[in-house]
Amino acid sequence: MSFPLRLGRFSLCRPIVNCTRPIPNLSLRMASSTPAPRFAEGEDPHQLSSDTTTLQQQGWALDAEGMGVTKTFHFKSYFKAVSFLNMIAAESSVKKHHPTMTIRFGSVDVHWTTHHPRGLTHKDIALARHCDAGAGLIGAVEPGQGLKCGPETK
Ligand SMILES: C[C@H](O)[C@H](O)[C@H]1CNC2=NC(N)=NC(=O)C2=N1
Repeated sequence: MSFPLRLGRFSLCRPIVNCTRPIPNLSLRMASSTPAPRFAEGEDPHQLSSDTTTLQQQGWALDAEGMGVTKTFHFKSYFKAVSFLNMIAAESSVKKHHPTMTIRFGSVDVHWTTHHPRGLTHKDIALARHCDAGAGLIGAVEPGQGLKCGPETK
């Protein structure tokens, strides 16, 4: 078949992608962009797999290494975002398990992982659930409904 293909008044250009030839390593590349969870030593992998799946259905994502979970919570005021962060900080102090948090004008990014033993643990799962419960109480909103300042996308 030669391009451009003439069809009366219309002409069809050569397709950009040749669909008949498989793209090498496509499955490999897809696999590496979707990390598998890596649970810490001593954890129950069956229980944690199921708990992690449930969290993913609640908007949590595995981090790049599969050793932690992350989620951004959105709020309609900076005060609510700060209150949420403080609520998490208080529980972290009680449970002796601490997240990495980034606060913005109308959102908070939360990342839970366990440093020792290294990997995802039941503590990360429990505290991620605590975040979801607290976000509900403080009045988190859907992404896009939160307060925004400047050109930031989050
Ligand atoms: C002694 C103290 O409880 C430990 O160092 C705690 C502190 N907070 C922690 N937080 C997190 N995220 N992972 C840990 O392994 C951890 N260890």
